[in-house]
Amino acid sequence: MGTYTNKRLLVTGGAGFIGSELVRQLVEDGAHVTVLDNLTAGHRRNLEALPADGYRLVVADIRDLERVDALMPGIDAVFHLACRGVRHSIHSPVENHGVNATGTLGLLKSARAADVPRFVYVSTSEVYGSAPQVPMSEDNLALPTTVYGASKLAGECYTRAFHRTYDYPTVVVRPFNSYGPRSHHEGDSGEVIPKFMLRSMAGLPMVVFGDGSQTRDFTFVADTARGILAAGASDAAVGETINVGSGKEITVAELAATVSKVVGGGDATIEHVEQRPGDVLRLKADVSRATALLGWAPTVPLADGLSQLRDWYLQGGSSPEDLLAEEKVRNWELV
Ligand SMILES: Cc1cn([C@H]2C[C@H](O)[C@@H](COP(=O)(O)OP(=O)(O)O[C@H]3O[C@H](CO)[C@@H](O)[C@H](O)[C@H]3O)O2)c(=O)[nH]c1=O
Repeated sequence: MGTYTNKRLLVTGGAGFIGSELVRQLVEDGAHVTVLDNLTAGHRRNLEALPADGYRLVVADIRDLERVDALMPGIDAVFHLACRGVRHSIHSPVENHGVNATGTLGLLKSARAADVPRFVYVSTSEVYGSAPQVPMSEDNLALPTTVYGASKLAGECYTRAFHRTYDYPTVVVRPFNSYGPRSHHEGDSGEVIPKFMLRSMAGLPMVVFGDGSQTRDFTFVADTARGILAAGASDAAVGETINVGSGKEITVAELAATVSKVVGGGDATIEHVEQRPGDVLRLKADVSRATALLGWAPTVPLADGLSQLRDWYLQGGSSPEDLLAEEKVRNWELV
């Protein structure tokens, strides 16, 4: 018996990149999963390999509270991952807030009304803004520089307020940049690794925004999902805010060199374009709280995770050129 065997879970954004890995691990554990996803950033294909009796996909928006209310009765925990990302926030800030902040508030209200015994809000390291000092602990000030980071922080605040105000058992998890199979190279989720890898596999230069000195803490998606699930299962996590990251930082320029090596392309070829507006300059997680409270630690080193992603692309049947054409990776207007 696993932690989630026979449990009934609601996963919003479960057809997305991190969400589908979470659903995969839950189904493997023998859980019954309802995925709520409007397929804006998620894809049906992310769930297709799973046994059909392990999950059901409800295609609806988290802001549709009638649909949401109907899904809550009998649920043991909500994992809330549905959101719109950085790029969306740049051109549609009000809608970004509507989904990420107001959407979260509606879910909290609905879950509490149905007495769902646990609510896990999957936030983001973007809420910190750029780190004045690293590693970044959960006690660092959250001063987002992106509209996305601001709307996700608002969602966090509602989640913590539900715990304080109503004694409702919530937990906030802050994943750092995740990568791995099923990551999207176009859309809302973290894109630099898929884009670097696909372009490098296609023999095209990798496009670096700014001078490439900005850093990120890249975490393999299976590690991220394990951390989120551990937070949902731990009583010690209730009311807490918990980082999930690798605890290591790498510059975007170094990442380009590493990807090139993994792909077998020798020295990285790089093209520079302008820095993205509001871009976070530095991220590196302090994960000691996750280790202390959840017994969680990252297990997959970057080079291994990148190799797994490369193999996933190679086994996918499409050539990198097809993927590039299909998803218009060459289109850089909308960063
Ligand atoms: C796509 C792309 C990005 N970059 C740069 C921009 C950033 O400085 C850095 C990482 O960019 P992204 O991969 O888009 O990820 P980032 O902005 O950190 O945000 C991601 O990571 C966050 C977690 O910290 C998630 O919450 C967001 O949903 C996700 O989009 O790489 C490049 O230099 N070249 C590129 O082609």
